[in-house]
Amino acid sequence: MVCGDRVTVRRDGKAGVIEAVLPRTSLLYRSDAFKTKAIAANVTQLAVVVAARPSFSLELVQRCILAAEEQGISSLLVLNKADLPETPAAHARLALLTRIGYPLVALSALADVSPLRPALHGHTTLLIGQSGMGKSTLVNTLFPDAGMATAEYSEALDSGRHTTTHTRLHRLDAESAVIDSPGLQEFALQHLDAGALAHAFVEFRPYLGQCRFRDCRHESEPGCRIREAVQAGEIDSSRLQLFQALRRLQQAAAQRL
Ligand SMILES: Nc1nc2c(ncn2[C@@H]2O[C@H](COP(=O)(O)OP(=O)(O)OP(=O)(O)O)[C@@H](O)[C@H]2O)c(=O)[nH]1
Ligand SMILES: [Zn+2]
Repeated sequence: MVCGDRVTVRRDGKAGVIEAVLPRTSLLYRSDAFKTKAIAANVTQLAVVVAARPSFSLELVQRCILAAEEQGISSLLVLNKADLPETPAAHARLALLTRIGYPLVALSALADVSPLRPALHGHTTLLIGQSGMGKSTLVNTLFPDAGMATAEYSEALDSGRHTTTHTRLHRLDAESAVIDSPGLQEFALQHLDAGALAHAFVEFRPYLGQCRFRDCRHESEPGCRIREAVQAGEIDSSRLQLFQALRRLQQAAAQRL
């Protein structure tokens, strides 16, 4: 059983006994070098929290989104700390993803989280983000009764301290919930095979299956539609580079097994 699971419960005196876990509409995984772990079930939307300070990894953001895509889960970018003067630069870095169509909500969790509320409605949203992005602050403002600790991050080290240790579901209203998961520094995608990985790059989808070779790796094969799309400016070259890097990591992991 993981956070977000729906269960049937039988009353047993004052206690409740879980009788069954209902079928899941989605199950999000993340891997590290050693194992693959389920994070949350029945998530319908991923919200990746980033901020201009401390700096965030654009690759990590993309890895989270790719894992969500593989489960058919849509993603949303939350650019927190919009009050910081470096915010426009962070916004510009995220253009790689907003151009593809991922929506972005900019806000300041310290000041006002209302810009995010419409995007949360009707969804079970998994909040994910690197340490220090202000995820706990955001959750505290959304759910003032949850009583969570917010850490002061170390600006000198440009890194955050972990304050969230458990994955937890907060109910917003009858149709909406937010799942808060621990800050992450690593998000491997070893559990995706090459086909699933290519499909997780949403802008690749119109071209998949159109390369000259069925088993095209989109590297240097002639007649590669993905590379043609990069040359035509339809796919960003850094996205193809990320695909290739992740595919090599997959192969290396498969060889270790
Ligand atoms: N300027 C500014 N600072 C913010 C904002 N939101 C959060 N912070 C600060 O960012 C720091 C990190 O916030 P947290 O909420 O602890 O960050 P977190 O992402 O939950 O980090 P972990 O708990 O380590 O995963 C704190 O010093 C917050 O006060 C914001 O909107 N603007
Ligand atoms: Zn190809």
